[in-house]
Amino acid sequence: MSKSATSVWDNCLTFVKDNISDQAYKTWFQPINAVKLNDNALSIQVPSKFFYEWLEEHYVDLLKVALTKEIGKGAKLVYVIRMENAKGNRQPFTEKIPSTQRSNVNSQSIDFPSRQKNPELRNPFVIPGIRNLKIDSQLNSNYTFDNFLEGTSNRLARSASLAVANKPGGTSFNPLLIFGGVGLGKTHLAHAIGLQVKDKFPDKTVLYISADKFTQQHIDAVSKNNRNDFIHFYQIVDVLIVDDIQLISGKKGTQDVFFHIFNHLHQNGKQVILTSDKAPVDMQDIQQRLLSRFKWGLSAELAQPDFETRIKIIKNKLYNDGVEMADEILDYVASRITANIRELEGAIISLIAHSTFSKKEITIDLAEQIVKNYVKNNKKPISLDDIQNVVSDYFHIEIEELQSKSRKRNVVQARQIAMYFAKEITKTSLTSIGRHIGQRDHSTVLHSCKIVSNLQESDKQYRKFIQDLEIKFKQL
Ligand SMILES: Nc1ncnc2c1ncn2[C@@H]1O[C@H](COP(=O)(O)OP(=O)(O)OP(=O)(O)O)[C@@H](O)[C@H]1O
Repeated sequence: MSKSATSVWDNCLTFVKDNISDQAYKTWFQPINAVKLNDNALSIQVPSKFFYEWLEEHYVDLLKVALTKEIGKGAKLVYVIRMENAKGNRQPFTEKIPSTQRSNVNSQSIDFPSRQKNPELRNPFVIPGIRNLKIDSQLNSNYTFDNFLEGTSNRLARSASLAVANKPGGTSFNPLLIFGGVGLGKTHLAHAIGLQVKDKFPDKTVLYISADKFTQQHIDAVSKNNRNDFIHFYQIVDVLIVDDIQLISGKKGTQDVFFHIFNHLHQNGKQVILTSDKAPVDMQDIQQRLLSRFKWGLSAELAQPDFETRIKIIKNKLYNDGVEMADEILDYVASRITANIRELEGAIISLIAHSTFSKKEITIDLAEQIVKNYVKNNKKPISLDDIQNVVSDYFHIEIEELQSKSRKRNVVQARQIAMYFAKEITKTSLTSIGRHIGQRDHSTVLHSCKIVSNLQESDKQYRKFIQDLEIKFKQL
């Protein structure tokens, strides 16, 4: 039976509702109506352009997950905005805008199971009495959702994790595989799911284990001739979290046993959560049958956090430790340590320790010394001011004009190029870029970036501008 726009949207709303506060849901989702479903494009009507911008800024990832779940890969969202006609009595008119579905944020792959799970299957392996075993979940109570700060780099993974925690085994995200570079919060998020499941469903058995420990336990079990007990033990868990699953690469025995356990849990509607430092497609020396199971649910990436998220994380850490630090120092540390949140936290802890032990104030000099231990390339990053200076200098216009509301062709061109480089080089959010370069909103910045990208392709002279400027930025 073909789906209607309303039924698809209703299902999306149920998913969205589970993942945001009631207030946010009432404000931003209740006023929306589904209008049309064409192939894989759902059109929704929103009350204003501001509404559309807000949804794109704050909820695009969540909407994408919800829509992909309903329509499948390649799902598209089109906003229909109802504008009141200023000239009075004629009909309101509408404007259609496609969702940006920013790919840098959404670099996840989604494969859904082709068959239904049957949570009612009985476990034929249960050893009498084993259900009375008390299993320590091995969860770290510090790693909660509350202190896992949200940003564009982790919004999808965080939302999917919340969905899983609220309905373990009951979403399409089974297994949920969280992947990303070192120190980006995979373990934290995995524990947060486990803790929330324990809070909401105290009767469910949750078990966190690192793949390393799992391997070691398996080797011990084989040497003591109780491999079956080992398997049975894992099969009675309701939510199994295996951290750093890539560590079972090349270990055939461990992969075989994990394959059995995984199948059993999955077939019985139990939740499996995996973390890995790479996406399944990049994993090596892991059997195909396992890899295809890893891709079965949702693979969600934790990317490097942007500047604003790094600041949020540091501020939260300082708040929890009851320490205050000047904004200038926070900005300094957050702009230099970009690739690893553990290192970011480490630098802050070192700063606090140094100043406490030496009874000295925390200064930029001290921050510089400490940051040097964390990052090799200590070159000052290019700021929004640097970009505006270089661009206005290149086009021979005053920086004030660049930031003005002027619609002169050469000024508009320079402003758009400055916005483009700001996005490419600084990774600052579109909203901040817009605020700094002429008090524009984020959609203007996005529009400028698209124009610059298009013109580069089609206009030789324009491409030369961009190349010249790229060289200038490299020389800074
Ligand atoms: N979004 C976030 N908000 C707050 N703290 C975070 C966030 N992401 C990561 N952290 C913190 O960063 C530190 C490193 O995180 P974690 O150990 O989960 O990383 P990981 O990805 O599992 O690293 P590894 O690859 O080394 O196993 C932890 O102290 C964690 O609390």
